[in-house]
Formats: sequence, structure tokens, C-alpha cells
Amino acid sequence: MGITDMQEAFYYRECAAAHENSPLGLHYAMFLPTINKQATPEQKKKWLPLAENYKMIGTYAQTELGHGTFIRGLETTATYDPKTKEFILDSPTLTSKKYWPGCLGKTSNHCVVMAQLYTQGKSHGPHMFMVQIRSMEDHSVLPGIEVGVIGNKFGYGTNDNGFLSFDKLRIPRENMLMRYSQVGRIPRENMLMRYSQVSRIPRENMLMRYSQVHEDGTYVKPQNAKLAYGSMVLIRSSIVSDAARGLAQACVISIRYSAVRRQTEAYPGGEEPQILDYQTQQYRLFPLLASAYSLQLAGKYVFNTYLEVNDQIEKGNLESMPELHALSAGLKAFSTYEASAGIEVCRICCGGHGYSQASGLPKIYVDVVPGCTYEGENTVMMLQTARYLMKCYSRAKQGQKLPGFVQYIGQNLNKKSCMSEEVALGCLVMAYEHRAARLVEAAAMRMQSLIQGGKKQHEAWNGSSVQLFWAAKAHCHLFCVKNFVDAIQAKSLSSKTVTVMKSVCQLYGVHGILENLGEFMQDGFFSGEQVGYLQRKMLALFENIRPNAVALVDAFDYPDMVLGSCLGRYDGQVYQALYDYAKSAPMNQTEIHSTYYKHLKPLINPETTSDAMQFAKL
Ligand SMILES: CCCCCCCC/C=C\CCCCCC(=O)SCCNC(=O)CCNC(=O)[C@H](O)C(C)(C)COP(=O)(O)OP(=O)(O)OC[C@H]1O[C@@H](n2cnc3c(N)ncnc32)[C@H](O)[C@@H]1OP(=O)(O)O
Ligand SMILES: Cc1cc2nc3c(=O)[nH]c(=O)nc-3n(C[C@H](O)[C@H](O)[C@H](O)COP(=O)(O)OP(=O)(O)OC[C@H]3O[C@@H](n4cnc5c(N)ncnc54)[C@H](O)[C@@H]3O)c2cc1C
Repeated sequence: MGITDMQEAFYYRECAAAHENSPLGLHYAMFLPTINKQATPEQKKKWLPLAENYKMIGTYAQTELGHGTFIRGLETTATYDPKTKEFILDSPTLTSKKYWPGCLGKTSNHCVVMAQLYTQGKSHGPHMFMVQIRSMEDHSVLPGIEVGVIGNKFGYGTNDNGFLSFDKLRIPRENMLMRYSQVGRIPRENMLMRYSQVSRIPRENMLMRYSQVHEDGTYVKPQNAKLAYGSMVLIRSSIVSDAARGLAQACVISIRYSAVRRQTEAYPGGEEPQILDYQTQQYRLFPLLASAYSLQLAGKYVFNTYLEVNDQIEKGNLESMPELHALSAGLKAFSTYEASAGIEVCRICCGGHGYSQASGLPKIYVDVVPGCTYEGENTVMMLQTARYLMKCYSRAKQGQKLPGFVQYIGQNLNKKSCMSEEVALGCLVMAYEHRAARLVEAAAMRMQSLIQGGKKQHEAWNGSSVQLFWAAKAHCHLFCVKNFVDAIQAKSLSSKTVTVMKSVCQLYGVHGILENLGEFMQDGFFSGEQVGYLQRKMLALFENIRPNAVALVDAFDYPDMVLGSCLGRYDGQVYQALYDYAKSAPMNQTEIHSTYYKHLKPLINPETTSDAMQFAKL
């Protein structure tokens, strides 16, 4: 395709079969990036041409039957044998079998495997290994390997998620993914050397930027063990835009359909109005439209942050890893929660036709909703963000300066909202900052009181984890609101566009407060009168957005072939499209379905059952 931007390439491949989850999805999304980010130059030189030309087709095999979230608990082992200079991969228990990796069951002939590294009798934690699982000649399964599909799932029907286990499979030492290595003089491009020790090693022993195993099995650990988690951070940073895309497409379908669908007399004898004119339909759909715009902006921000931080890491500067992890983990969770719930509301807003595959909505839903689970289960990801927020809170209390998007932490919580009838964007941001700061402090206070009461750290953590979750969710929500407001205020948009987009941004902020009112009012930050301002503003914004609602979804510019929807067609010919879809149903290709003779006819006309039996033998 010649498209270099990873996300753009992903989108255009998607266009070929939108929301069908290509059996090569993991090859593109994780196998290739892992080679790119975790392999040495020599390993890249060896593997990338094969992988980019589909000789090697691979996936990312980390999750096991017994462990998905807790990577350090993975049971697959890779034990170094210095005599043969090989790693022995083994699945020692039933629960150590790899289970869930996409494209694993029947498609891939290779995978990058996350396994516990053992050398010289010591465990060094999870590391990545390149493993061939099928012949590149005839695709037969290689000795020492068991692999297959895991069976039907909630969705993802076109992806052969699989299982995989190893029976003392030997792989060359060079197959441990290692990045950067040096022999003698440190080549300029290998300045990461500060992350691993310099040592004279035989050239063929590619030592890595992140970790190394010398030929005798000596292990040289990286400065940060989480560098091995890099591929997950990349995908989390990409999932935000993917979730936004799913929600935006669902909004296109449901809002266009709501402009076509007419239902119920507005008054006795009156015309049936477009259902988009019902305030309740606007109440359910317009905030989702605003959320889709907000998440698209957040997705751009987090992916650009990933690119910047990853560039720093490539140059040896790991300082921003914690921020990137906290941002990508939290926004991945926040965006997939919001998008999944929003797509379901869009489906319901389309009535019966929304439940048809013809609407395109079920496919979008089952494509987006697993994003709440894969690449880091959402609650766990939110708690990872909360872990970072707690560290920021204690730094703030010590008077330390905090990075940009957490500077609100530790602020004075005695102030009240500046909200007036106008509902200024600045007052919206202040409200979200106050809510997040208050929830971060409340979680920290809870932890402190539990510890002071004699609880151990891990008991205090678990005993505060609901409040930690609330704090992380509020932090992510603040990020999305502030990022949206910054985009509106920074954009040199035409005055008309700014007016429309300012209403959309205002609605996103106002609706978020009204749907989480308790968290904004618990300490009296808002008065009852100010809540009234917000309620009236929300209803006014519905009227304000209504004339531009279809234009706002058209602006996403998704072609009909990507939406795959009879309801969301650009030409609005919904009923003809639904009828054509029904007529084309395979079961309608014969007037009487073959099952009539075998199952119905004996009931309806038992006397002629013998004919039926004749037919059934056909
Ligand atoms: C190409 C474009 C794509 C576009 C869109 C994509 C759409 C979908 C694409 C593909 C289909 C889906 C693919 C799905 C594939 C998978 O699911 S792969 C498997 C994913 N699995 C996970 O994500 C596992 C989740 N678990 C973890 O990440 C870790 O276990 C954990 C982070 C929860 C805990 O790790 P642990 O090692 O136990 O660390 P802790 O003790 O909790 O923390 C120690 C410190 O390390 C810091 N940290 C943790 N992770 C990272 C990280 N990734 N980066 C930086 N730092 C990290 C953590 O904050 C702690 O730091 P402090 O001690 O300072 O607090
Ligand atoms: C469609 C799909 C595709 C996938 N593709 C791949 C792939 O290509 N490669 C791959 O390796 N994996 C893949 N996975 C697996 C996926 O990464 C894991 O399912 C995911 O990481 C969650 O881990 P788990 O299943 O063990 O859930 P668990 O961690 O068992 O989660 C179950 C519950 O326990 C809770 N929980 C767990 N730990 C904690 C904690 N510390 N604190 C609080 N609550 C906790 C969770 O919040 C959750 O509610 C895929 C999964 C799906 C659904």
C-alpha cells in the first residue's frame, strides 16, 4: 500500500472488510511491531523481510489458560542450555498453555512468545522469543508443538484465536528477542549501551538493548524490565483511536437513521416526525456524538505521545515511560468502556432494525467491546493509572513539580465552581479538575488511614481499589474534556465551525457532569442553582446541535462500504436497502426450505410423511 503510518495502514486494511478482524490482524498489529521494537538490527535484518513479505506470518503469544493479566505469573518457561546454546521452551502445566492469541490456531507459522527466562538456574522474568510453530513449506505443525483454535467466541469469528503449547522445544539462542548489541567499540547507533553492560561478545551473540544472555548463560538485565512490555503500550495507544472510530461509525449509522425514520404522530392527526426530533433521542445520541469527537482527539494525542516517548526510549531516555504507561493504560480503558457502552445505545436507538446485522451495528459492537479485555483488562489498566496518580499525589504533597497532564493533583480543594448560565469552557475544565483532584486525594487518604490502622500496603491497596478506580476514571475523563477544550480554543477553525464544535465540546463537558453528578456535588463544589444552569444548557445544546447533527456525522467521512449498514447509508434509502438485504438472504433462495419436508411436513401432513422421508433421503 505504501502507507507508512501504522494506524492509517490499519484503517485502510480494515476498509477491505470493516470490523471483520482479519486473520492477519495480529501479524500487522503486534508481530511486526514487536520485531521492529524488540529485535536487534541483525534480527530485524533476518526476520523483517520474511515477515513483511508474508513468508513469516506471526502473532503475539503471551496469554495463557491460567494467566492473562499477571504477566509475571506466566508459566511458559525458556531455559537456556549453554552446552547447545539453545533455549528450551516448555509448557509445564495445563494452565501454562498459551490461549487466546489471535491468528494462532491455523494462520500463523511463527509467533513471538512471552516466557519466563531461566539461565544458570535463576529466573529473570518474562522475555520475548521468536518461535516457528509451522513449516514454511507445507504449514504442518512442527515437532514439540501443539496448536489449534479455541472455538467460537462472543465475536471475532474471522480471527482464529488459538491455543499453543510446547514440549521441551529447542530454539537457537539468537531467537531471544534482543535489541541493540555491541562487539567491542560501541557503534554510534547503539548508544543505548547505558542500559546494558558493555562486554566483548562473539558477534553472533546478539546482545540486546533490553536484556542479554551471554553464551555461557550469564544474564545482563535491562535498566527497566517493562521495556519488554512495549508492544502492549503501542497497541493500547492505538486502541483509543480504534474505539473512537467504532463509536463514531455507530453515531453515523444511528443519527442518519434517526433523520430518516419517522414514528408516531407528534400530535393527533399530525405528521410523524423524524425520531431525531424527539428530545429523548437527542439526549441519548448527541452526547455520544460529542464523545466520539472527544475520543478521536484523545486517540490522536495518546498515539502522538507514544511516538514521541518511544523515540526518546530509542535514544536511551526512559524518563517518560511511567507517564506514557499511565496515559495509555487509562485512556485505553476509558475509551473502550465509553465506546462499547455508546455503540450499544446507538443500536438500541435504532429499534428493531438496529438488532439486524443489516444495521452494521452488531459487527461494530463485537469488534470494539473485546477492547475492554484485551491488551490489559480495563479495571487492571485503570488501577495501573491510579498507581501512577498516587505517586503523583505524594510528590505534589512534597512540593514537587508534576508533569503537564497531572498538574491539577494536590490543588486547593476549598474553592467553589465559577459556573454561570453561560457555562464557560474554562468553568467546565475547572469542574473536572476539581473532581479528579478530590477523588485522587480521597483515595490517597483512604490508603493512608488503612495503613495507619495497621493494614499492610497490599491490604490498604485492595481496600482502596474502588476509590482508586474512581480517581483514575475521573483523571481520564478530565483529560478528554481538557484535550477537547484545548483543541477548540487552539484550532484556527472558521467562525461557523468553531461555533458548532464549541457546542459539541460544551455538551461533552455538561453531559459528563450531569451523568456523574454525585462526584461533582459531594463536597458542595456545585450549588443546586449551578446544576440547574447545566441542565438547561444541555437541553439548549440539543436544539443548537440538531440542525447540524447529520452534517457532524457526515464529517467523519466513513464510506458506506466501511459502515456496512442499510440504516446508515449516505443516500438515506434505508427501507429499499433493508428489503434488498432480506431478499438476498440465503434462506430466501428457495420458496420452501428443505427443512420443511423433514421437520414440518410430518407435523402438518402426517399422512404424507413417507414422501417426506423420501425427500429427507435426498
Ligand atoms: C496497528 C494499529 C492498531 C490499531 C488498533 C488496534 C486494535 C486491536 C488490535 C489487535 C487485536 C487485539 C490484540 C490483543 C492482544 C493482547 O491482548 S496481547 C496480551 C495483552 N496482555 C496484557 O496487556 C497484560 C496486562 N498486564 C500487564 O500489562 C502487567 O501485568 C501489569 C502492568 C498489569 C502489571 O505488570 P507487573 O510487571 O506486575 O508490574 P507492577 O508490579 O504492577 O508494576 C511495577 C512497575 O512497572 C510499571 N509498569 C507496568 N507496566 C508498564 C509498562 N507497560 N510501561 C512502563 N511501566 C510499566 C508500573 O507502573 C510500576 O511502576 P511503579 O513501581 O513506579 O509504580
Ligand atoms: C478478542 C481477544 C483477543 C485476544 N488476543 C490476544 C493475543 O493476540 N495475544 C495474547 O497474548 N492475548 C490475547 N488476548 C488475551 C487478553 O490479553 C487477556 O484476556 C487479557 O489480558 C485479560 O487477562 P485475563 O483473561 O487473564 O483476565 P483476568 O485477569 O483473569 O480478569 C478477570 C477479572 O479479574 C480482575 N482482575 C485481575 N487482576 C486484577 C487485579 N490485579 N486487581 C483487580 N482486579 C483484577 C479483572 O479486572 C477482571 O474483572 C485476547 C483476548 C480477547 C478477548
